Amino acid sequence: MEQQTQPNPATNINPKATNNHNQPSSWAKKAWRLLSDVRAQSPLIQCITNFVSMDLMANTLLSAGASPAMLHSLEELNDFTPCCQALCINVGTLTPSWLPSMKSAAQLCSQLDIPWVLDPVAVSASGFRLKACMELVELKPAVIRGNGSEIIALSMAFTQPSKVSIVKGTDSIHESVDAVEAAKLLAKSSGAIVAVSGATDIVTDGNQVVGAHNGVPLMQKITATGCSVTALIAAFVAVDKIHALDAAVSALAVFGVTGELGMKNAKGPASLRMHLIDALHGLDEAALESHVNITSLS
Ligand SMILES: Nc1ncnc2c1ncn2[C@@H]1O[C@H](COP(=O)(O)OP(=O)(O)O)[C@@H](O)[C@H]1O
Ligand SMILES: Cc1ncsc1CCOP(=O)(O)O
Ligand SMILES: [Mg+2]
Repeated sequence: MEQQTQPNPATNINPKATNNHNQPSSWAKKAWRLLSDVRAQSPLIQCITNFVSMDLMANTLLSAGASPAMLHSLEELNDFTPCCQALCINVGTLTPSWLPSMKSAAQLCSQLDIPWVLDPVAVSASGFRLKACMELVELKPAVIRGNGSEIIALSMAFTQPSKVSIVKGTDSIHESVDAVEAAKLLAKSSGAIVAVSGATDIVTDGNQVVGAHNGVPLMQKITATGCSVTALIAAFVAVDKIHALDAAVSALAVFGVTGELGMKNAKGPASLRMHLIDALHGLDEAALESHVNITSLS
């Protein structure tokens, strides 16, 4: 891929519009405004996602106030995709028969200026998956969200392809903070906002780096929490596509806060899954404001 690409209109950040967000209270207000906009507008989010995540992802979107639709048939895209406010593509259970749908939907969105978000699950598990993700990145996602290992591998695939290490599985073997430089490189080369989830969620446009420090470690023990927060990012970008970095940071912080609130009533991963959804549904401004922990890392 070329190293210098045209700016992606969905991620063209106006620094003046984001500088004041270095104030923690300002970030909390931004996150609350975006969540309120999702609740008010109920954006239609098309999800072409893996079988494991479909349930939790749809319930996450619903409890945030968005409207999920798990449609992936190639035959339906021309009719359906243009009606969506955002698209989420997740390669978790990728097969050759699904890839044309993913590419066509991404292409449609890019042509119609509908923001779309990529989750490169287990990107380096196979050559097929890595090539597919690289081709999807060329179709201009507004945001790419992965765990540390996924972002390091995908970034490396464009910069030092011979050094892409194979990580077998969907869980990260890296800390998110170890992926900051890889995320910046990927953001610069792709034009996308890049988000790395983990103990600290990191979001960058290639220059500015923001950290969201919410969440609880037990969220890693619920399958598809990563997939679901990527879909939540899509919902937040749907209501503010001009500020995709702010939308991604806010969605990650909101999801992390719901993990913290849910943990108060949880006995383990299964009950956390339930309480997290309840907390997202019931989240109010005061709880969000008192829990949000976002800092500038640049
Ligand atoms: N150690 C941790 N502490 C707090 N939150 C975490 C931690 N690890 C992951 N999370 C949260 O769990 C969610 C899923 O992230 P992650 O497990 O990195 O994704 P994936 O499932 O794609 O590997 C994110 O919201 C992230 O912030
Ligand atoms: C276990 C599994 N296998 C293929 S996709 C998938 C779900 C991965 O979800 P997440 O990346 O959110 O943990
Ligand atoms: Mg994942």
